[in-house]
Amino acid sequence: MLKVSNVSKTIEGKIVLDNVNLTLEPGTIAGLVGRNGVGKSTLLRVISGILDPDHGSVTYNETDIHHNPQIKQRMTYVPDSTEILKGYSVKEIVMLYDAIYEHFDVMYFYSLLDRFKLPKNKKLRTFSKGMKALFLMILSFSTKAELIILDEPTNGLDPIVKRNILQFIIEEVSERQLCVLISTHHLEEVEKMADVLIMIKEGRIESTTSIEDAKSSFRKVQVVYKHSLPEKIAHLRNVNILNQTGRVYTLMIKGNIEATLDKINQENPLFIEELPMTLEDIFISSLGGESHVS
Ligand SMILES: Nc1ncnc2c1ncn2[C@@H]1O[C@H](COP(=O)(O)OP(=O)(O)OP(=O)(O)O)[C@@H](O)[C@H]1O
Repeated sequence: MLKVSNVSKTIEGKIVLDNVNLTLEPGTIAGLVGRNGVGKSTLLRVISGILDPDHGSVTYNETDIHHNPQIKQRMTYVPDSTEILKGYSVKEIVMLYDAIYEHFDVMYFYSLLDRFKLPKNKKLRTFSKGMKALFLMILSFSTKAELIILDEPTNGLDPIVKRNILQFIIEEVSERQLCVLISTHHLEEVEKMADVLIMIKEGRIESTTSIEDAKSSFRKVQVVYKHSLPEKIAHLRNVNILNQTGRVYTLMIKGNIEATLDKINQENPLFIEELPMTLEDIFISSLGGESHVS
């Protein structure tokens, strides 16, 4: 189990992580989402031991990863860039990983290269962006680590490569009790594959919930009143306006759903309809800032 306890980190005078707490069980795929610059990559770097926290701790199976580097054998971090490896050939990178990771499975690695039709004798700089992303994924899962940390693994990839990567991650997790933490801006991917949604806002964890719970704690409705949205509704703290076109309002209700629907109905709407909801709606409603009216 991964446990992040009270982690804070200040970089160049800016508080980037502010008392972050997080627990992830084995067999879980967790999606870490948040707006640009809120600290996702920094959190992943702290969890993977690249950065030390100023306060707090990160433990894996109750071993502090910053004070026991040996535990890093059981975890692997895939950054959002392959810059550092681009001068090396596939063979050199495999030798490096094999030397670092006790359980690195060379046979498995080459079988995956075959499966995904990646070349075995080239330098990484000759790979396309999609090939590099797949390569890194294969490399990290071949370490046989139990905790896999992926920073934006599908950024800029075409839909087929993306699907291959996601399918591969799901397969690996279903075969072993892995714990996968993925930072991404692709909410539809989180919706498809993750069990847990972690929302981060300005260096703080806004919420950690199962995808199901996240969805059941919100309701999206479209509503039309004779005039504008009644003040009584607009002022409700658990109601966000996702969109407004003329007198048609799309509202997100967070918590206290039935009682809030009653209040909306008591104001005699001309029309009210529940709409299907995506994680993107939850993201905008929870992390979108002060005004959500487009
Ligand atoms: N090495 C660094 N030097 C200076 N500032 C940094 C450094 N690393 C991160 N920061 C700052 O910390 C904040 C969080 O950055 P981080 O990369 O963790 O955000 P992020 O949520 O991953 O963003 P994005 O979604 O855009 O990738 C930003 O304001 C960033 O400028």
